[in-house]
Order: sequence, then structure tokens, then C-alpha cells
Amino acid sequence: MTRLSDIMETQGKLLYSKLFHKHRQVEVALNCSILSWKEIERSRKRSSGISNSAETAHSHAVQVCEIVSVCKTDEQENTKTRRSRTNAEQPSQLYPHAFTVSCVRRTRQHRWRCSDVTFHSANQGLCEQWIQVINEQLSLLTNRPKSLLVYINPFGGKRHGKRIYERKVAPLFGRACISTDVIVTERANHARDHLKTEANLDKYDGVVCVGGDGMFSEILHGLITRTQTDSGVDQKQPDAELVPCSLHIGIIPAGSTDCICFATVGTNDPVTSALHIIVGDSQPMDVCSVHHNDTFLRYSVSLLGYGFYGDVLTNSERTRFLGPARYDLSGLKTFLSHNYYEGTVSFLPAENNVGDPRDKLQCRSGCPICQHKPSSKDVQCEMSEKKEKSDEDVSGGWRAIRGRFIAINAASMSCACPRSPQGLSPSAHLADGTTDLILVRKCSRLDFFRHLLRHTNKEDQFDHSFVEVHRVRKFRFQPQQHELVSLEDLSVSPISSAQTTYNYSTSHSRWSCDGEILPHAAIQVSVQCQLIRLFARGIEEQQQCLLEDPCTLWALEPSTH
Ligand SMILES: CCCCCCCCCCCCC/C=C/[C@@H](O)[C@H](COP(=O)(O)O)NC(=O)CCCCC
Ligand SMILES: Nc1ncnc2c1ncn2[C@@H]1O[C@H](COP(=O)(O)OP(=O)(O)O)[C@@H](O)[C@H]1O
Ligand SMILES: [Ca+2]
Repeated sequence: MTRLSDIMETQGKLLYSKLFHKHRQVEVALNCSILSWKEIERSRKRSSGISNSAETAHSHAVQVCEIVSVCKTDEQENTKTRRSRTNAEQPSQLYPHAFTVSCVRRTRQHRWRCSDVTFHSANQGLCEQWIQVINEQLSLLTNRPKSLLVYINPFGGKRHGKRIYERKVAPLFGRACISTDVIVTERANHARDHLKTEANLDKYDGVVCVGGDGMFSEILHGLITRTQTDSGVDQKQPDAELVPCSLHIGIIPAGSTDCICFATVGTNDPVTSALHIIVGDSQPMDVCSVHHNDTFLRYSVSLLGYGFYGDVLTNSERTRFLGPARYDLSGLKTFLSHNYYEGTVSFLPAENNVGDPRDKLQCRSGCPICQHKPSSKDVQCEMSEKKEKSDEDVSGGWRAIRGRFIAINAASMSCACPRSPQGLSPSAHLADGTTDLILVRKCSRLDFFRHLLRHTNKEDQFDHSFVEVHRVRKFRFQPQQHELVSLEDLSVSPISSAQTTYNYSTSHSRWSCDGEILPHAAIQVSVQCQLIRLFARGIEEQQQCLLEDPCTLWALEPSTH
């Protein structure tokens, strides 16, 4: 790791000045990637034998790519600061000019805040020069969005979407000089339809969705469909080679679960998400395409759940007025019903080099597994090698499992969320071109409860005899076709552990696809590697956050946003 003292001595400084910060004289240096400052008096002491820790405690650095903005300090703000000081601190009055750098500050649990650092000087021209040079460096960061199209679902989650955007996000976008067109949706699928056909996407660097996973799904569908239409690709064909979307998607969490935001950022916090958008982070993401008998149904990026999660979602729709609490009520009801469903799951296992759902290698920022994007050719080569090695394999590498399942879940990402901080598949990857297929077979209520409970702690939820998990590139599900049953049987409930008769209409569950219900139980799913990109960077390792961000620990003034 680069030491702060090294940074200060780096050759090729763009600008170097002695300025005042918090009424102390500091040496401030800017090179093309780092803005750093250290107290002059303390650094002299250091050179006469004071330890390294003192040096670290009074030296500070910010990466240029994490600077939100720089501007002339508000005159009133400057005067206020000077008045609040005693006579002993008069020097600042001699330095009436100032500029403020707003930058990312990491706080606990992956949250980011925007903090201000103000530097004072007697020389107005010098302050202007600093503002100009920092702005020039910021303008070289070409990944930053300048223009965004924002869709707000006013009815998502606790119905706070509009307020969250106006109070917490818009001021930050304004500060970062990002222009926005904002559309508050008036009906379900408004955003999807607008993106599909009407929006002039050439104007924008990204699309921002304010809402939950359902709202994200609208943006996803609008953008993928538009990209395929513009490129002349027929997305309805199961084997279509889809074209990746060029616009990034930002998510401001304002829904009920917000799993896609949580699993890509590490927290559901609107300010953190806004800052990831501002700095132009980029996280590629896999997308599953779901078909029924070669008819396109939907795309999915997080959870495709049949059985338990499908039932939770179906039941929860009737109590949508309860907001996020509807899932707790419906979860309890579904758990007590203890239904299971028969069918056959067939899947194409992923190659060995993408790891295993139980390997405990979690997908984190800069994940080495996701860095390598295999071409469809690579995947096919590897598959045919695998097939040659396996003597019994006569089905092109496909495997089939028939059984009675309480839940069939395909997690294309961890699906971490506040209810389950590690997620349904803690080691699933965001952008490896695979999904983790979790099969929970019929078991006792108590065993299923134990399995569910493990989603809320760090115990291994796959370590049960009735659970198996496979990392796959494609899968199919065919529900059991039951013989027509008598009218008498139709009046009884679905298959439950207490009953042996079938209700024909309810012996099938329904698939929840990122929180939307699919109209068919029989589906074919194929993972499209890195089809979209989010304004995110994956979850940062906690330690990595602190080491990379020394300035945040000691240096910043209390004005945070
Ligand atoms: C004994 C305690 C058991 C607790 C088990 C908790 C397990 C939770 C796993 C949640 C996985 C969530 C996967 C994401 C699903 C969302 O796409 C979907 C729609 O979200 P939104 O549009 O924001 O409303 N949410 C759900 O399906 C809710 C699942 C809740 C399950 C209790
Ligand atoms: N203006 C609107 N009126 C009604 N429904 C809407 C509107 N805008 C979006 N929706 C739909 O609301 C559903 C839930 O939205 P979402 O933002 O995911 O909230 P939640 O997380 O609470 O489910 C989505 O399916 C979306 O299509
Ligand atoms: Ca994946």
C-alpha cells in the first residue's frame, strides 16, 4: 500500500501550496490521482524523530476519483467559521479566501457520505487556481455520468421514493453538476414502456431507478428490449445472442426488499447509492432470460423462486397496502402451509473454474472470478471437454433431478438483503455467467425452519441432507403433470405434509422472478453473462475501505450530507 509520506513526496505534483485548514497551516499537494495534505508543524516534528503513527494521524489523502466537487467556499460559511474562533486563532482572518472540496467518506456498514474539506488562503488567485486544476482533473474522469434519466416509483416500499429523491439525492446530483430528467411514474410499467420506445437515450449516460426490485425490473426490461430492438436482435429467440446495454443503471433504494441494491453495494442507503452513481462506478451483472416453450417470459437478475418464495410473493400481493411488512405476514403464512411441489429440474452445470456455491469465496469488489468474462465459445469448448471426460454422460452435460420440493431457487447473485445479510446463496457471483440452483426437498417443518433460520445468520444453509446446490449456466423446470382429479379432490388444499390428495389447480406453485409472478410453471432459463452494468462496484471488503480511505478517519469537517 502507498504510504501517505510517499504520496506527499510523489514526483509530478500538479499543484502544491501552503494553505490553512481548520486554522492550521497545511501543505496541500495534488497529483493526477490523489489530493493530500499534512500539517506543517507536525511534519517538522516528525523529521526530528516523532513516530510514524503521528505522521499518519495528521496526514490526509483523498483519491481524485472520489471527489464529488470543488467550489469557492460560500462567503457566509467562511465568515461564520472565522467568527466562531477566539482571538488566539486570528490567523484565519488573514486568509479570507477559501475553497471547499466535497468528497466521499466511508462510514460503517458500507455506507458512504459526502464530506467537505475547506482550505483557506490569503490569495484569491491561488484558491481559484486550485478550483480550476481540481476541476480539470475531474473532467478527465470520463466514466462519470453528466446526464441521467430518473424514474421514481412514488408507491414503492413505504411510499417515500419521491421525498428520498428530492431531499437526499437531487442535491448531490446538483452539486456534482449532473443534469437530470425526472419522471414520476403514473402506473405500473410506465418506466418500462417509456424506455422501450419513447425515451431519447442518446441524451443520457445512465438511467436511475428510485424504487424496489420490481421497479428495477421495469428499467431492466425497458433497457434490454430497447437495446435489442436498436441492434436488430430478436430477444424472443431462446438462443439469441443478446447485445449488452450501453447505459448504466443506478438504483436508489426505495422499495420493500431492495435486494439488488443491497447485494451490489452492501447497504440500502440512498446517499451511498447516489455517490456511487456520481463517481461513475461500474459493476457488470448477469441476467437470466426466462422462456416457456420457446416463448420469452422475462429477465431476472436476482431470485427466481418456485415453491416457498413464489408462494410468499403470490400471497403478499393481496396485502400490498401493508408495505414491506406484507412479506413478514405472507412469509409466516406460507411457512405454516408447508407446501411442497413435484417436478423435474434439469440443469447444465457450470465449468469448474467458476468455483462452487459452497466454496465460501464471496463476490466482492474487483472479484477475480467475475473479471474473467468467458466468451460463449470458451464455455462451449469447456463443456464439450467435460462431456468427453464423463463416460456416462449422454445428454450434452445436462443432469436431471426429479423430486418433491419445498423450494427451488435460482440465485444469480447472493440475494443478500436486510432480512438475510448473507443472502440465499452467499457465494454466488454478480457477473460470472452462472446462477446457483438451490433445491430444498420435502422435509419436516422443523427442518425447513432450521434451514430458513440459517439465512439470517452465518451458518451454512446448504448443510442439510434435504438441500442441494449446483452452480449452473442453464436450467429447466417441468412441474409434475397430475392426472385429472375428481371434483371432490378439487375442493381440498395443495399438497401439504398433512395431506395426500391433490388440488389440480394448486399442485403447482408459481415462479417469483425478481419479485414479479410468472404466468407459467414450466420454464427454461439461460444466464446471459454481464448483459448490463450498474453504477456500483460490488461490496467492498471492510478492511479495504478503511485502508483506502485514510482521510475519512480523522480529517473532515463536520458538515456531512
Ligand atoms: C425464521 C426467519 C426466516 C427468515 C428468512 C429470510 C430469508 C430472506 C431471503 C430473501 C431473499 C430475497 C430475494 C429478493 C426478492 C425480491 O426481488 C422480492 C421483491 O422485492 P421488492 O420489489 O423490493 O419488494 N422480494 C421478495 O420476494 C420478498 C421475500 C421475503 C421472504 C420472507
Ligand atoms: N406509479 C405506479 N403506480 C402503481 N404501480 C407502479 C407505479 N410505478 C411502478 N409501479 C409498480 O410497482 C411495483 C412495485 O414497485 P417497487 O418499486 O419494486 O416497490 P416494492 O419494493 O414495494 O414492491 C412494480 O411492479 C412496478 O412495476
Ligand atoms: Ca451470477
